[in-house]
Amino acid sequence: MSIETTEIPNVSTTAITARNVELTYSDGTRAVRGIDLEVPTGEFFGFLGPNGAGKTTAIKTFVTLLQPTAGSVTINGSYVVDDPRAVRSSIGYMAQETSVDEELTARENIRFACETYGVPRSERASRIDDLLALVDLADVADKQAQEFSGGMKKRLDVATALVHEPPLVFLDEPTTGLDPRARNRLWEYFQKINQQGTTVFLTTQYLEEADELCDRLSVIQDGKLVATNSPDALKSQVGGDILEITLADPTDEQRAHAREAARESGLFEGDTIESTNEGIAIASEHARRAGTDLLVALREAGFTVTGFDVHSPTLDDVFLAITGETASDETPNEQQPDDPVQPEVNR
Ligand SMILES: Nc1ncnc2c1ncn2[C@@H]1O[C@H](COP(=O)(O)OP(=O)(O)OP(=O)(O)O)[C@@H](O)[C@H]1O
Repeated sequence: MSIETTEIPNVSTTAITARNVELTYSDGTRAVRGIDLEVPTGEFFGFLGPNGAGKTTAIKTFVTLLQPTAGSVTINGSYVVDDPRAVRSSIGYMAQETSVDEELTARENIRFACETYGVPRSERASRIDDLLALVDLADVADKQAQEFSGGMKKRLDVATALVHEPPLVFLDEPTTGLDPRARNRLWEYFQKINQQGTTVFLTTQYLEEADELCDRLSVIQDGKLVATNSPDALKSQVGGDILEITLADPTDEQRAHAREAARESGLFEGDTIESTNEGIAIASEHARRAGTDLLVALREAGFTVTGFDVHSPTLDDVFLAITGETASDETPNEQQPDDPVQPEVNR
């Protein structure tokens, strides 16, 4: 593989450079199919995509756990294939599964990570205290991790990924399976780390998470980046506002007829009219102006409309516009709140 010197990024300004990266598993699965990406130092960057889109595979190539089958990845100025040690020492990685040792206390888990990452002995005690404070576990520092809720374990996991003060951290779906309260708390820590100067690379299936946290994000689908921009810019690409109509009887047939009636009304020339679970949705520059006229047209066509909403595009709308899939189908199950409000730890 020949690499032109002009491709070598400026270490001080580029945290991640990926050039035409591919990863094909030994069984032939092409999980990553030519990713080009540049993440500047200090950015909060996200990969947003459904199950199986290739997020974990991509992140594993970035953190040197998998070797790209084609293309090149540079992390903090070092090539992942040529210099994996340098890459590893300059990154923190929080995998999807927590790496917390349940037999150990929070403090012992962080101390173990300090030893693994070679944090100088003289710095360990204060580093451990700082990290316990950062993730709000100082009060339970000497409790065994097996007593912790899922959210607390995730926070401990974040702390262990940060012991060597890496300038760049990779977080692979860090909040999947957590209830909204636990998720919100983790967001605060990620924002805090980023504000302190750490570049953050996050993968998520939660559109709201990407919207809240990321300066920029890429939508990944079938191993390819299908869009990269700021959440706001992606939303503005949808074009106009979203008009959602709820029908009293949203059968497939009724929704198809309602789409037809909306089209025939002539109010939305060239706009996208989609079916939703409850009725139809229209992305249009005229959504606000033409909404009431559409209501009249639908009533005249015999439909009973029970709901009407006009809103600015969300990332759900972006996802639908870009991929043709509803992101909500992919949203992970949240039925197991595992970060109880009281008590946080079984004392
Ligand atoms: N070790 C493996 N061998 C073969 N195929 C794999 C392997 N790991 C993942 N895949 C496949 O590669 C594709 C991408 O998977 P990957 O885990 O990277 O996606 P993801 O976006 O992280 O999904 P998830 O949200 O489920 O973690 C999927 O088709 C998956 O089945």
